[in-house]
Amino acid sequence: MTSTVRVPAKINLSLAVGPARDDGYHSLATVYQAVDLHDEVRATSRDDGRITVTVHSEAPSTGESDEVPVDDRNLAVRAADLLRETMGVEEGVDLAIRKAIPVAGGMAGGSADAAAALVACNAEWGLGMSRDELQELATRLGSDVPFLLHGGNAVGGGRGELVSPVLARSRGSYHWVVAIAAVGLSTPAVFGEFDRLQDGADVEEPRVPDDLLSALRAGDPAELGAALSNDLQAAALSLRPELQATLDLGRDAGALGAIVSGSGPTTVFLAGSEAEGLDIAFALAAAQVCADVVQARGPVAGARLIT
Ligand SMILES: C[C@](O)(CO)[C@H](O)COP(=O)(O)OP(=O)(O)OC[C@H]1O[C@@H](n2ccc(N)nc2=O)[C@H](O)[C@@H]1O
Ligand SMILES: Nc1ncnc2c1ncn2[C@@H]1O[C@H](COP(=O)(O)OP(=O)(O)OP(=O)(O)O)[C@@H](O)[C@H]1O
Repeated sequence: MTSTVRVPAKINLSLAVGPARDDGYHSLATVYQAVDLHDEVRATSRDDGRITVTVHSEAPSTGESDEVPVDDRNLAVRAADLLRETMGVEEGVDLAIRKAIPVAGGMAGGSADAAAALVACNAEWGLGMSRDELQELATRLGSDVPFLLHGGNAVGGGRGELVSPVLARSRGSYHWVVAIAAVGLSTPAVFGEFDRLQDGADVEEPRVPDDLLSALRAGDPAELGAALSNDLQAAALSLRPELQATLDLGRDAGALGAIVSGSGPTTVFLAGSEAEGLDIAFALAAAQVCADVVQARGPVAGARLIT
C-alpha cells in the first residue's frame, strides 16, 4: 500500500520574539498562515523495520549547506521513527519526499515534511491515531511542526509549538509573492544574531499585535499588509544586508506589505490581487535580486492525505 500526504509551507504574519529561555529556545508569539506551496510525502510500508528516505527537489537549487539529508537527520525520518517507537510498530517505511518548499528558507520546509510523515505513516501503518495525538508527537519534533498539521491561520505560543485556532472568525484569501534566495539561512544563527543585536537589553514578553488580528477578522489585505511584523527581520538583514533591496523593490512594485519570512532569507510580499502579484513577481524577477519567485495563496489546510 502507499499513503501520500500534501503539506503546505508557512508564513509568519507576525513574529514577536521574547527573551531566551533556560532551554535555549526563545518564547514566541506568532500568527501563522499556511500557504499553497506544497511538499508531498509518500509512505510505503516495508516488512524489515527499516526507515528510508529519498528526496526529489522541485525547489530552486540552493547552496551546498542547504542540502536535505537522506539519513536519520531528515525530519521526516525522525517523525516516522518517533511514531514507530511510540506505538511499538514493527514495520518500516520508505519515504519519498517531493520538495517544492525552499530549503532553509524560513518557510518551515523540514517541519512540513515531519508533519506529513506523521500523517502518512499513521495511515500506512493503520494506527488510527487522532489529530490530537499526532499533535502531541509533533511538538516533540520542532517548534513549527504542530502548525503544519493544523494549517489555516493560527496563533503560536510557547516556542511556537502551542497552536491555538483563535482565528476561527478570520476571513479572506490572500495573494502572496515569495522571493527565494540562492542560499538559505540557519534558524539558530538568526536567533543568535537576534540575541547579539539586543546586546543584553531587556526583551519584553512577546505578544500578538491587535492590528494584525483585526485585519484578519476583517479580511482586509491593505490592513493586513500594514500590520505584518517580524522581530527576526533585523537579525536576518544583519546577516544578509542585500535582502533590504529585495524588500524595497517589492514595495515599489505595489506590495501592500513586505517582510522577511520567519528566520529568512525568503522574503514575502502581500499583493492586492493575483494580477498585482504578477506585477510584483515580474519586477523582482527582472531585477535578478533572488534565485526564484513564486506566487502563493493562503490560508490553506494543513497536512492532508491525498490517497
Ligand atoms: C523561526 C520560526 O520558523 C518561526 O515560526 C521557528 O521559530 C523556528 O522553528 P523550527 O525551525 O521548527 O525550530 P526548531 O527546530 O524548534 O529550533 C531550531 C533552533 O532555532 C532556535 N529557536 C527556535 C525556536 C524558538 N522559539 N526559539 C529558538 O531559539 C533554537 O536555537 C533551536 O535550536
Ligand atoms: N525534510 C527536510 N527538508 C528540508 N530540510 C531538512 C529536512 N530534514 C532536515 N532538514 C535540515 O534542516 C535544515 C533547515 O531546513 P528547513 O527547510 O526546515 O528550514 P527553514 O524553512 O528555515 O525552517 P524554519 O522556517 O522552520 O526555521 C536544512 O538545511 C536541512 O539540513
